[in-house]
Amino acid sequence: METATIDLKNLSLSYGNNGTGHKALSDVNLSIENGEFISLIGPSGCGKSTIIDVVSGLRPPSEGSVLIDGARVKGPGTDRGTVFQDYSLFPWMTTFENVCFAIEHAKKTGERRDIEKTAQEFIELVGLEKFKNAYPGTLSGGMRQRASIARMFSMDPKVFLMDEPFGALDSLNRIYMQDLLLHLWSEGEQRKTVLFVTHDIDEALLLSDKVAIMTPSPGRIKEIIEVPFSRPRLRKDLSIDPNYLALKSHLLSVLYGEMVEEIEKQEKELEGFA
Ligand SMILES: Nc1ncnc2c1ncn2[C@@H]1O[C@H](COP(=O)(O)OP(=O)(O)OP(=O)(O)O)[C@@H](O)[C@H]1O
Repeated sequence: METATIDLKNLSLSYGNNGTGHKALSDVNLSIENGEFISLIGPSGCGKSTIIDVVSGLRPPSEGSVLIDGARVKGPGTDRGTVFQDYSLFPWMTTFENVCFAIEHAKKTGERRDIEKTAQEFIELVGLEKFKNAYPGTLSGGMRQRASIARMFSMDPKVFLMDEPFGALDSLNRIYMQDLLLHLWSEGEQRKTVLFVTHDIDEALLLSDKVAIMTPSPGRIKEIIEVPFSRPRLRKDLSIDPNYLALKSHLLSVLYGEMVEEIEKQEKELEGFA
């Protein structure tokens, strides 16, 4: 069970031809300690998914760098496990095959018997044993995300990168998945470092050690908030804790302020066209 630090250093990224197009990120700096759970929250289009793409090595930054345990990210690697909102599994493989493939790919060596045993264990842990031979297309959204989570944990990467993994789920499934993630994450002797993107303030406060709030596009880190509640956290306790309500209200006002600024900016741009 290894874990690692994540450092985003002066990260900027522009889309388009040779980075001359839309500036999505501007000088993003963020340090995540070993075993720390940080949520990224911010208005739509502020660059949260772009950050996940850069940290996972799928997209190079225009400037700056990402360091995992001090080593510069140059492309995708098995030290980072990812769960996206809806495309983490291979549709042509069953749940079992998806998890086995991920373990095989991550470990490079290992007896087939051990790989299958680990896959079986994690599939059982997320409660999908009855759907082990089902293809992703035949699973519900919640089941697919359970399979994606089994896949990520079974690979045993150093860090977890999660881009709105529960964004498409109904509220009951979302609660179930949050609890499952927290349970699996807290269980091991060494917690993994997590960078988690969400739109949901309650989700960020329930799961995270810190919440990083981003500015509207081009995204920067505007503020980092420590979440002071001890673990394990229970929803029912949090929802009546005055500190929780104060923190939630602070986050809402920062995000609402961002939204108003963004709308005013867009209105001014539209006036320019009139
Ligand atoms: N492939 C692309 N080419 C050009 N522009 C892009 C591309 N992907 C994203 N963008 C733009 O970059 C900005 C940041 O996008 P990104 O998806 O990272 O934001 P986000 O904060 O994750 O948004 P949301 O919360 O809506 O998912 C947006 O303005 C988006 O339109």
